[in-house]
Amino acid sequence: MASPVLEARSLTKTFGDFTAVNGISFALQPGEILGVLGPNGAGKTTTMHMLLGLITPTSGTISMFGMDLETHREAILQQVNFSSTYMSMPQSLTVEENLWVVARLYGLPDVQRKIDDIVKKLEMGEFRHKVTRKLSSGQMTRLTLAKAFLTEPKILFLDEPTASLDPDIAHKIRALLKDEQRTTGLSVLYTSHNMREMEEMSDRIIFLQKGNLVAEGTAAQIVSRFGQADLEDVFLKLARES
Ligand SMILES: Nc1ncnc2c1ncn2[C@@H]1O[C@H](COP(=O)(O)OP(=O)(O)OP(=O)(O)O)[C@@H](O)[C@H]1O
Repeated sequence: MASPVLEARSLTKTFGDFTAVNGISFALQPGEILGVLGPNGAGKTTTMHMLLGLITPTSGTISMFGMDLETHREAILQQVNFSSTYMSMPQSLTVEENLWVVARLYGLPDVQRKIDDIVKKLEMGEFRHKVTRKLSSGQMTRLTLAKAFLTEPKILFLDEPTASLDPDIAHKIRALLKDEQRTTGLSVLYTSHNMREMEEMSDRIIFLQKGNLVAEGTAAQIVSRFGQADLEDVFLKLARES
């Protein structure tokens, strides 16, 4: 098997005497979509923020592309990107201006073609000249996804990428992710509370509960291991134990 593009080893994050993430280890393989599942407060976002270098782990190590995040931060972060509903972008710029800012920050070549391409893929034509402040939440989600795709990352981190999208657009985003995975070998780590989406999208799933990694495998393996009918029932069982 090829080397993983990302490896987290014994990752722990404490806030004061509260342990949000408790010694979890996992790997992301090249071209893999890895779903991170868990009830509210399980430690998903904290984990993602450590992987993005936004917060420092209390202990444990993170490596990507064979490099340690602590010592090769810039080289790694150039090759990854993320999208989250909670991220903010300059509000007074238009959608297209915001994408230009990102392109310039990353020093991308051939910017207008790349922007036109992503605007088309994410069906953003109708609001590409709209001021960001005036976007609906679904439009904002698409802008943050466009920002993430624009830099052509090797790893994409997505925190609830389809949460505020209508079913039609959510379906198209899922298709786009699968397409990018197939054609470019993109690796994706993402969180979602939509169990059907998790089952459909993820090659593998890791399940967090109270900061611990309690299950890992394909959706079918996890369902079978917990003796439940589907992933939703596994989720309910573990969430109610929390
Ligand atoms: N800066 C912080 N200071 C103190 N506690 C924090 C901080 N950030 C997160 N936590 C706590 O860590 C735990 C894990 O939070 P986290 O946001 O990672 O959960 P999550 O799995 O992403 O949940 P959700 O599904 O609600 O987004 C929660 O109990 C949260 O209150």
